[in-house]
Amino acid sequence: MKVLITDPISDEGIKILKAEPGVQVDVETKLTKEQLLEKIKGYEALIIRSETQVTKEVIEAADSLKIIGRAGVGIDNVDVPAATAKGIIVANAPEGNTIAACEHTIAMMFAMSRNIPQANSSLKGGKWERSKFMGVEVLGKTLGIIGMGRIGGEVTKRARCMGMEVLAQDPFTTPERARDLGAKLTTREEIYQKADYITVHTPLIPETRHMISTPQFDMMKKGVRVINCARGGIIDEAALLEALKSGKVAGAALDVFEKEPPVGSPLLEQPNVIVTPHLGASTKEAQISVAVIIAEQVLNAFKGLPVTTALNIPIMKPETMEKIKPFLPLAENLGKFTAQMVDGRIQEVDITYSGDITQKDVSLITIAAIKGILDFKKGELVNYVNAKAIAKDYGIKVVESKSGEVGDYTNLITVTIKTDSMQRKVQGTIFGNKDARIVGIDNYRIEANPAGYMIVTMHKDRPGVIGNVGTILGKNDINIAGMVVGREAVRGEAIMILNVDDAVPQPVLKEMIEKAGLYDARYVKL
Ligand SMILES: NC(=O)C1=CN([C@@H]2O[C@H](COP(=O)(O)OP(=O)(O)OC[C@H]3O[C@@H](n4cnc5c(N)ncnc54)[C@H](O)[C@@H]3O)[C@@H](O)[C@H]2O)C=CC1
Ligand SMILES: O=C(O)C(=O)COP(=O)(O)O
Repeated sequence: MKVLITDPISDEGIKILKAEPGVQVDVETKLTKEQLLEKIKGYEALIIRSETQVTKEVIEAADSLKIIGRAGVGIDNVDVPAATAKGIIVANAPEGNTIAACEHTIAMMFAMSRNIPQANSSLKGGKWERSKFMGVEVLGKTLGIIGMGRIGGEVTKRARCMGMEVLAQDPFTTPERARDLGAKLTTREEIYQKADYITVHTPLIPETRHMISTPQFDMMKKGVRVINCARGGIIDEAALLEALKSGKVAGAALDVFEKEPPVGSPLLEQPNVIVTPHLGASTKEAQISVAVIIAEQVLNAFKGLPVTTALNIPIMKPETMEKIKPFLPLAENLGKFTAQMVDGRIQEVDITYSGDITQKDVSLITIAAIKGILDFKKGELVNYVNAKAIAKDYGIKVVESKSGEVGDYTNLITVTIKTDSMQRKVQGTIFGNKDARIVGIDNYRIEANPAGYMIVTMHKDRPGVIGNVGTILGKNDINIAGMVVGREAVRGEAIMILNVDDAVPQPVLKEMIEKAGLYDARYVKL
């Protein structure tokens, strides 16, 4: 495995990668866009921080990439949909730098409140300006937090210890969690109207870009102080500049910028703006932590172990993974099998679970079935990351459901494919936690081993049919390994599954239909 690291990460992470036999690690920081496009070829893993821009172009140029590891949180510098479409896992190190970013936010709040950076340069410049740097206290002030995730939550705890009131807004957090942390969950409007300090801790996504702009500054209290240790662009820099100049905003503490480095930004000229060069995650502890986490995730991806911080594949705990593991190949084979048993353009895929399995998280099993269905489509490299996205691109509707019916099996997965011309249902189960079986096709009960080369015939149950099929296969040197028959009634409609040791050419199937009197004979390869 070849790993390319294009932003500086802690040696602790590099050591973990290098200790793994067969892993080659190359560290190449400060690559230009063109150099990266050339360099990326041949690498299976790319490890980055916030500087490397992993654009669609980079992803397209990558010919071997399996995983992009972000040694940190924000992935706004990665084109995740492009990676997903190409089946590349994107993983981050979400908990590694929470405390570092939180402490930096608190440090910036105090530095701004007491004019520490300005006073420091004044004194070092030979001046003794005590009255110029009169500060404000945070005790009793209201802090508005937008984005109450990991960092927002930690900031809340510390702000409460310092005697601040905390108002928080986050569409995905509960009032209970906010209350437990010591904050009141409210609207952004209330934050703008009441807060003395406002700090943002959301990701940079379309909904949060320029979330705070002129209309929002207009709603704020005169003399408000704002902090951005999340991402440049969440606060509209041009609007902030105006609000600072008008006196509406008394101070701003910025660690991140719309363009980094913010060369020539007029914000840097403002006396009441304090800045750091994107240092939120820059502590020794956080850097070791994110580097170790990402190195482990990258190795997991190569060992076929769950990448627990992946952002574009369902993640689950190792215990859950252990329980659903046997169902992944079954679901994939059911998908492959059913897809080869239908004609026409696939419009809808229904995957229904019954029995014990309904108690488990089946999201990955559904993906396995979709992967199986799409797998046989030539030219597509389908995997767990891109299967759903490819199905969507093909206009295939995927319906996952759980049924309360227990039936005869401890666990049952039913895959139904609807095409523009027909519908087919195939059911499968796992016996004794290890033996996968196909147990139903449409309304026939049958018990077949889903493996290797198979022939599925539809015919009327009468003497001679099976014999004729055997003769034709024998004549064509195709060895039968196993055979099962399901039928509606004696001499009624029947289905037969043959496991064969050799590939079956189309003319043999044609001969079987014509000479053995079958309605249909399909060759299925798993
Ligand atoms: N300055 C630095 O060096 C660092 C910056 N960061 C930035 O901080 C951000 C937050 O990091 P974490 O707390 O670890 O992430 P997180 O995912 O735990 O928290 C983000 C929170 O934002 C909320 N959110 C999403 N959309 C929102 C919206 N429209 N309005 C309000 N809330 C919204 C989410 O529900 C979530 O609770 C990251 O996305 C990253 O960009 C993170 C680490 C270091
Ligand atoms: O983790 C994050 O989101 C950060 O912004 C940290 O960025 P960095 O890894 O220091 O370039």
